[in-house]
Amino acid sequence: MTHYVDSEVGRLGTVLLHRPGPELARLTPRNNDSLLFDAIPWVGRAQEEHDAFAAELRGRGVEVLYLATLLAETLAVPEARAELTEQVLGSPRLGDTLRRRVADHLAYLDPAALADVLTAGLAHEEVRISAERPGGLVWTMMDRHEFVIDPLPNLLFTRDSSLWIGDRVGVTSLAMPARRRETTLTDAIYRYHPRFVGTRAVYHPGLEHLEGGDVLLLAPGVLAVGVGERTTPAGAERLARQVFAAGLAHTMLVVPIAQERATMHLDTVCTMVDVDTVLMYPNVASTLSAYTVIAGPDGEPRVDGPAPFLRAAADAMDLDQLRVIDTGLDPVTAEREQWDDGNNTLALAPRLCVGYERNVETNAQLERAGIEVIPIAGSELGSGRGGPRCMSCPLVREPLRPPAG
Ligand SMILES: NC(=[NH2+])NCCC[C@H](N)C(=O)O
Repeated sequence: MTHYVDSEVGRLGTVLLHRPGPELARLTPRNNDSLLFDAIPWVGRAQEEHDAFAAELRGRGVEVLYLATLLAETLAVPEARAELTEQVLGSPRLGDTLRRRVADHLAYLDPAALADVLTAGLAHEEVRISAERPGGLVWTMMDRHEFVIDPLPNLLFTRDSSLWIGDRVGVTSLAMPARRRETTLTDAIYRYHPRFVGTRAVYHPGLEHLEGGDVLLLAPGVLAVGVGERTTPAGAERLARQVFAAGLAHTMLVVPIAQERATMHLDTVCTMVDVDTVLMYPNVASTLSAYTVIAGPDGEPRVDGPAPFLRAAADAMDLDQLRVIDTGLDPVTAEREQWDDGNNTLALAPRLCVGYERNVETNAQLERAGIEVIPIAGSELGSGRGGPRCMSCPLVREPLRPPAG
């Protein structure tokens, strides 16, 4: 099985999604902020919206992989099961008595049920405690709303916890505490699932912070990496070293973005819809800048700039000019539609993308520019602040440049 991605727009062959499940039902008005959701989604409707998204992809010949299925299959491998179980049991919050109770609880679960607990977490009242099997001090003193194992509602945004560059997978290093455990799951899937035997890695979670939503494959050999609330300058530098050493890229544009929720990743303000065309939030299009990083002769990354992003990108991509489509027409519409992930399109092929239907102006702008938009509903999915690009991790795209060898 060859997984290979060298652009944002080559015809999409295989994608990793996560159908939202019981982990969304853990969200309450008390915990939604720390779990990075802006509202409490209606779980059943979110699932319907997600199923419709997956159906649009399948209808266009895309192979859809589900994270929960891959995880359950991975957990059938004894080493993977042991590793993932030890990871949650290793939490210093548990203490020895509660750790034993949780270990017993997990030991009886079949792979699918264990996958559920690893994604949806374990609530205080779900641990079997009795006179013969006491919870000990930690369980007794715990607030009943606390989780023994935290849920992972942001698993839905598969874009962030892993990414593919060429034939290599990068398991990222997530910045927010609410998301860190996600990469223990993606890491185990790529290391133990039979489908990924022999896959080489280009990044791992022990490295500096880097999230997939910040990484754009502008063209074969050219990456753009947003640095802001999530990815750090050190994360961008590390990725540059890794991709240069592996021969996966020759140029990386490092793009500072505002450190705020509305622009938590580069893909919230800019996505690609054609080989030479980006969809961009007009309120930043003219101000975005970039440092150009290339591999120096000694292997040390060499830094140039900053220069205007659009200029630097066109130069790196060997284009006269990068074509820009604005999201929204007036600044208020643009701001509303940016917030609702209007910029966050997923390209299925050059000039064909998926976008949330609610971003009426943005989608009309795209259509006027000759880009076909497949509209999907996202009223519930969007409450986690992520659109079609955030909710997808491409594993196979038709190469814009055929793989060497
Ligand atoms: N690639 C993206 N823009 N992902 C959006 C992630 C949203 C998620 N609630 C978070 O805050 O992390």
